[in-house]
Amino acid sequence: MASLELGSLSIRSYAFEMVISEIQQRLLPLLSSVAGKADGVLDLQDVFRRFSFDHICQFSFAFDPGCLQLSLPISDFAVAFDLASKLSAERAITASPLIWKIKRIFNIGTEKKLKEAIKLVNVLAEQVIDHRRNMGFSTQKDLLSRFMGTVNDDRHPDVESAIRDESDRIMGPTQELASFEQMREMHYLQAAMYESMRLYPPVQFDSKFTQEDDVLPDSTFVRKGTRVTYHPYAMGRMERVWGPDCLEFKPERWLQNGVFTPENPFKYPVFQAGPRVCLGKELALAEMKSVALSLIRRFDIQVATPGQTQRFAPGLTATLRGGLPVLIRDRRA
Ligand code: HEM
Repeated sequence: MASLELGSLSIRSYAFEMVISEIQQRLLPLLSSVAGKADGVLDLQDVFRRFSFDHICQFSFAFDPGCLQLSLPISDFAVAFDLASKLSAERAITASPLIWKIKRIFNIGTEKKLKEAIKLVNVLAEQVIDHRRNMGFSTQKDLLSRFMGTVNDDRHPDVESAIRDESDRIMGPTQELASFEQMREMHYLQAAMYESMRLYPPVQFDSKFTQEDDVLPDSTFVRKGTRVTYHPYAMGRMERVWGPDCLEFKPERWLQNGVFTPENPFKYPVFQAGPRVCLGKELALAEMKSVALSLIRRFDIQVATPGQTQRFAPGLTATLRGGLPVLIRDRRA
């Protein structure tokens, strides 16, 4: 059902139009409002988090939490949702599942906080559903959306200009936002997006439990019930998989004669591989490209703390510890 829904052109266009509207109505005005100001440092990670939260709610529930309005309001729903995701993910990194299970039984520590956060998410979700029922909306499938933007930093000025050159060639210099069709022609942008997720996969690792005894391709025996984890973050940085330049950010590795050429998904399992591959992949890519392109064409964005090593924070999806503070200049000013 989800496959049919997410594969349908009308659903994709509907989601894409929503993204375009959020970019035009909220994202660009917000960045313009701080551009060029001496104290105009903005946490881009927080901006993207708000953007994707607004989008998920609008797309899934036809409810607009308005997190990206100019005043950057704090949504209880978003805070509780983020906390619940973070604490759920932390269960996976405790030394033994017994620890969190005992905490849950006695309702203490992180398990107490998790229970409270989930309760708040449920209360708010029920309010949204009631509101929609009263307004007589038709039901839609709940969809999960994740979004991670790529910003070119000082180390890759050539990547930023290559994206601008390519988009100028396809859209001309003045058109503000690219259409779905125009973006399909942007092979370099697609390559940069894939390269960014090779080094910074939104889902860093993912586990499965074997239903039967099995043998891995390298002859390792795996007993029924074993937890098996694949790790896109580690795989993206392995010389054996990507060659001696594996740690370099090189969109060109995805291009053959200027045409984007995908890799085997088992080598690049960012969206997983096989029968349970991510169903929202195409939609997610179109949305991320659209946001990244709209910002790169309109603004010069510089990381506010250059030289500082960026570190991942654990969670269901990857985030940067301390956010991503940036300085913004409007290229049209
Ligand atoms: C960059 C963004 C995204 C990444 C990296 C990503 C990655 C993944 C991964 C790794 C899985 C496998 C999870 C597992 O089985 O344990 C998955 C599953 C899934 N994703 Fe995504 N995803 C993204 C965006 C989206 C979006 C935007 C949607 C929906 C609009 C979506 C819908 C789904 C669905 C429905 C599944 C379950 C597929 C199944 O089990 O058959 N994803 N995704």
